[in-house]
Amino acid sequence: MASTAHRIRAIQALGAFRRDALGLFEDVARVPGGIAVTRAFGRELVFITHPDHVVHVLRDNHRNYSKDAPIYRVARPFLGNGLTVSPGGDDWLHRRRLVQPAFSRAALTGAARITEDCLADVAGHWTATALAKGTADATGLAKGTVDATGLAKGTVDATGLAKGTVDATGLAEGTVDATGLAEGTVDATAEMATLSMRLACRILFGAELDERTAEVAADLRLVCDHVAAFLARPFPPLVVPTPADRRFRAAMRRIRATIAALVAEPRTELIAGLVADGESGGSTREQVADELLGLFFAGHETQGHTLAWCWQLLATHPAAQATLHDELEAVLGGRPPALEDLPSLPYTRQVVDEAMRLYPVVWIMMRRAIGADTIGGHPIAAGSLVAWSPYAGNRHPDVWKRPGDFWPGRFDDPGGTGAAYHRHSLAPFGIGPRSCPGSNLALNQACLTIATLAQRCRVAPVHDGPVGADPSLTLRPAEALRLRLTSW
Ligand code: HEM
Repeated sequence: MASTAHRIRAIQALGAFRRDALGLFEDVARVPGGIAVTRAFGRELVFITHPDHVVHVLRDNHRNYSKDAPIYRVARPFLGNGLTVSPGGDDWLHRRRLVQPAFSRAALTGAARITEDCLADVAGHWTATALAKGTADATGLAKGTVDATGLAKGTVDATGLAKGTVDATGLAEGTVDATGLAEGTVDATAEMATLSMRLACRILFGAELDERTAEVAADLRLVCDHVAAFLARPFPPLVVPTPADRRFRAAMRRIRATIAALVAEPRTELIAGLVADGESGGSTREQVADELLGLFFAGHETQGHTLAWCWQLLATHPAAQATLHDELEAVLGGRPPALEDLPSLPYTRQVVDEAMRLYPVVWIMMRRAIGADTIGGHPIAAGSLVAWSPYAGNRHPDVWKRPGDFWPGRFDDPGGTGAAYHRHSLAPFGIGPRSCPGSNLALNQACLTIATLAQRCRVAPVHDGPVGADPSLTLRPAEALRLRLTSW
């Protein structure tokens, strides 16, 4: 069958990928038919965009498409040789069944309680930060009045911070602390990364990392940066390890040692099931550790960046933030949200969905065709690689009305969602048998986080101007997201 797909020269495609990978996928989305082809490293690389084509690969003909593709192979030493990067087949099915207990209804309820508990700490810190900032004037309160939290001026709130005082760090307004943060501000990227890591540890491993959190966070950052730099290079690594390679390996050794200690003393049903499988010969000790490593990365890196994007979008859209706050006030009336409240908070969920539409953290996916196939009339040879980017699909003007706008209410407007066009237009957790098993866990955590903190604090950007998206291992903000907090 003759191909009508748009052809790109390999040198052009690789250059464009290195310079602006998101732009490359957006350009492909605009070619007629939404399919472009290049030839690289002796095989065809097919770029697709249309939801029908993605559904074909991920669901309708999923047995013909393996995850044995370069982006997952490269990630194996880092993500662990587990479920997330398993090529497919019986190995994948065995692993998928093993992790299922972590996502049962009972497990989700337990995870929500842990989330509520961790959020109480973050809420205390954010409230203290908001109160410390600008003290008298930031809230616009006159002497002797009380604010929305019911605190009179000169009184002390639950965090022990008096209104009109500076916080425990002793920082006066207008100064910055050792982390470079101005009084009254937070680094939302770092805050959400730490929260997500703590949640992943407690939920998956039944452990609090506490004193090791900072070290593990630094190691994870180093590892993510190293792998991202590696992915951006179109050639194999040098045989002689560079200092950066050595730092990466040392960080991986420390992370693996932490995981090994957790496996030695199983505290969750998930770990107990994996260890039992190992003892019955289903997997090696190394595979058990790899599985946990993969789940830990898959769970916390995605979650942290999704939440950071939510805050960035809310901070730059005060009207959406006010609508959100109105919903939270009406439903919760000042008390912290619980899992049972989430069905009554539709706008909160829409904020999260809209953030995932504009900034899908899993921004690229790839499969290898096992046998020959046809996609959208284009012949696919066995061994071809098929790649697509939800980032480009989620901003396609044929699918979404006002695609570049942050408009959570679009999900109440059938024309705005693209739902009439395709029910899989928005699929931040993937589609079909290999879709994300952690989707409900992730959504519960995200909605509880936004509801808890947005009810107490109003967020605004410290610096004006757009924040770029860095298509790294996941789609992360290109710079630290500094937010100014004030009490509602
Ligand atoms: C906002 C948060 C999250 C997003 C956006 C997300 C997104 C995704 C996507 C798109 C896939 C499919 C990738 C593909 O088909 O190539 C996936 C797979 C996966 N995710 Fe998530 N995820 C999130 C959170 C989590 C959490 C919390 C966990 C576990 C604790 C998790 C565990 C996994 C695993 C194990 C897979 C591989 C499943 C398989 O291959 O069968 N994810 N995720």
